[in-house]
Amino acid sequence: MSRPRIALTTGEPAGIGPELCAALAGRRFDARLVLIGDAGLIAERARVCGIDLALRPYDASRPDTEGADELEVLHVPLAAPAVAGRVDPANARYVLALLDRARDGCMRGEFAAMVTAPLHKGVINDAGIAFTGHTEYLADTTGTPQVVMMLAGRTGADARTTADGPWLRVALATTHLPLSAVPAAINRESLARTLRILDHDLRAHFGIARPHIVVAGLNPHAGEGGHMGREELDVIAPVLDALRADGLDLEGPLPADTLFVPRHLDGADAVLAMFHDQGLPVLKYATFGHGINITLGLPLIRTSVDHGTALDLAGTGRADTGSLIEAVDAAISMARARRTH
Ligand SMILES: NC(=O)c1ccc[n+]([C@@H]2O[C@H](COP(=O)([O-])OP(=O)(O)OC[C@H]3O[C@@H](n4cnc5c(N)ncnc54)[C@H](O)[C@@H]3O)[C@@H](O)[C@H]2O)c1
Ligand SMILES: N[C@H](C(=O)O)[C@H](O)COP(=O)(O)O
Repeated sequence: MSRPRIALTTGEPAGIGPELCAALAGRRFDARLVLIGDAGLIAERARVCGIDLALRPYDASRPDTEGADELEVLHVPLAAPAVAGRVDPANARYVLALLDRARDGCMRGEFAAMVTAPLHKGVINDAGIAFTGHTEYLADTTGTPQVVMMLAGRTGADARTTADGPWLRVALATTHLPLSAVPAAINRESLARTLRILDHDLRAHFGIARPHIVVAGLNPHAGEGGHMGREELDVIAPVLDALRADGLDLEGPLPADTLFVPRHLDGADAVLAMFHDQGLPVLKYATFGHGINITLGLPLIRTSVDHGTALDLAGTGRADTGSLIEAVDAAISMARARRTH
């Protein structure tokens, strides 16, 4: 039986990505995992973190039915030596090259999905390359006019240990932009496209027959009837009305401060927040360490971790692998679901 071949970009070389990827060695996944990154760097981080690692060079021609659980490495050389905890703009193009290789492999069917370890947005900009995130980069470089960032995790006291508990999924109407630019970025067209992508991908990737989506307002108290902002009246509510008429199951716009409570979440398949720090603090409070990030609307499957480069932990072996393991598991199950369909 053929196993999905999953590309895993090892991310910012000064961050925790290389060691987290190395730490997957010895775990069983029903997939072929191909780490994309500098083989020497991954081996060195494994050594300093005390991880027992055997890396096999990636052979694209090897059938996916062969082999056991060894991690494979597709070597991409660093541009400059990497020091744990110290980012270097000289390696910015290296980080992007990892993404390019994984994306191209997904687009031509070599990989069934890509999983990304964290990168550092700031150092890529310091290198003179305008960059806001994987989400926007993959949208731009695949020619996808709009994608949706969604983070998700299981909730409940034992969610982490039992992989049980209800999912909380939080999608965003806007992603990485200054807060001052958010209102102008939310218009009827972009909001309607976001909700259609979210509805479609919840059906396609997660098998939810008719997703119930709870939509937040933008302003305090959802605008207080227009007295604290008009985006709810002028943009959000009309879009929801139009999409309800098309059969989407939408609730809102609701005041964001009281949306994340059982009364609304119990029947919800996803929440759409209007901006990054309206939705993600709640999601990360509930699931940090085992949450995942999924880019919806792309012509390929991409999942990621719920955390950043954690430069303070790089090279210590103390970074938690929970989110990366969940991201790999999610990519595998999404790849299998796509194959079935
Ligand atoms: N998927 C991604 O590529 C991604 C996601 C989030 C942030 N980032 C980027 O990472 C960089 C640093 O961001 P930040 O400092 O805001 O967030 P961060 O997630 O790197 O760190 C926040 C805190 O969480 C801790 N932490 C993070 N991951 C951990 C793990 N696996 N185990 C244990 N503790 C962990 C860190 O030590 C730190 O205290 C920024 O450039 C940001 O844009 C990238
Ligand atoms: N917004 C994400 C988070 O807070 O976890 C993170 O910055 C990663 O974004 P990309 O997947 O677009 O790099």
